[in-house]
Amino acid sequence: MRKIKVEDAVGEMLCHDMTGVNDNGVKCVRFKRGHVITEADIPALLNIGKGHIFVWEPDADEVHEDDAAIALAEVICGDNLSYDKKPSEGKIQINAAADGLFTVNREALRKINSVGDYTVATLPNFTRVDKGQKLCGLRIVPLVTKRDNVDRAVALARENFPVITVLPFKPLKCGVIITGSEVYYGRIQDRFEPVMTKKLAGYGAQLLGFTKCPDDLAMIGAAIQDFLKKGAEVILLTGGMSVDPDDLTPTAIRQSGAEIITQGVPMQPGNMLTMAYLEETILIGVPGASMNFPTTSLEVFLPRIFAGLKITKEEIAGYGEGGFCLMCAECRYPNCYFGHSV
Ligand SMILES: Nc1nc2c(c(=O)[nH]1)N[C@H]1C(S)=C(S)[C@@H](COP(=O)(O)OP(=O)(O)OC[C@H]3O[C@@H](n4cnc5c(N)ncnc54)[C@H](O)[C@@H]3O)O[C@H]1N2
Ligand code: MOO
Repeated sequence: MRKIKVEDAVGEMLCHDMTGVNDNGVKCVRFKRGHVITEADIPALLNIGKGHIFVWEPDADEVHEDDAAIALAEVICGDNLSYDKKPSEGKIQINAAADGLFTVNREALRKINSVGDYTVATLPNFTRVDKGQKLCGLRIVPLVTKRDNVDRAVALARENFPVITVLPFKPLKCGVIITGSEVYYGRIQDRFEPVMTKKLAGYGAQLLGFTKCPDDLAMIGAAIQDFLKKGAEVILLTGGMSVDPDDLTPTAIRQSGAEIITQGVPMQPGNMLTMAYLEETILIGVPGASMNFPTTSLEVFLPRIFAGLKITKEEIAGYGEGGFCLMCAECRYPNCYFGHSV
């Protein structure tokens, strides 16, 4: 690239977008790549602080920022992602093409961001996203980068394909067991059924039904078996998650023969969340807080479960950092730190 004074640049073609601030004080592209500079542009360029422009002189060893960004975007994306193939100000923005769970291979992302010149910024791994939502901004810092950087970044993305993706939610078959003698015998009105109906509808779950049980191990166990026979892929159990003698739900889950992944998580609200696998079916002890709060530990794990991913024992301890919800007056989850540390 050759640097020339703007006064000498009439007739030359801009080789990158030029950023300025418009009359409303908003940052924007003032001159697009490919624009041929005219006499009238000179004051405008000087007004945005540009005394010189670069003129593109191809070099076999160098790649323009736009071409370098496109080369990586083409290999970094898995399913259900979209992006405009024309970068703006050297940046490509990658969006969700479907509702689902955003995943990013953190190790691969770290390696790509260590190559040099490449910067790839994404949402946290395992964020629940909506179709059309912004997920990732990919940009080269200088106007040109070395071909070797492009080759290394592209090779890393290929080796770790897909570095980013959106996994759509599966319409899993769900059974809900509502425990508690006070609800079963009608002493109080059940509040969990409407709450769980709404929470599960957001994933397109196929609801097999709700079964109410008193605080009775045999009845809770039979309800679990009944949902298993009906082909449940997810069984959620509410109530009885705590420490009182009548709180039997974790015991019922254990007695079903399921392998306990965790009984309790280092997160608030939702400390009492219990998760266990009986072959491919996940049994979930729903934390009491789920009845009253829009976001608890349950909302952190449900998107992964409906995206078809398995929860592991080993990862649970890592949720402590960022596991303390601030309970904002207006919940912004998942656009906050809660549940994003792993
Ligand atoms: N000493 C301790 N106390 C508590 C702990 C603890 O670790 N040590 N954990 C707290 C946390 S966290 C939770 S969550 C709750 C445990 O809740 P449970 O799941 O055991 O809830 P229950 O005892 O069954 O019920 C609590 C409360 O909610 C009412 N309830 C339950 N189900 C329904 C329903 N379907 N509809 C309407 N209302 C319902 C129930 O009647 C109770 O009033 O424990 C903390 N304490
Ligand atoms: O497990 Mo509890 O309230 O933190 O739901």
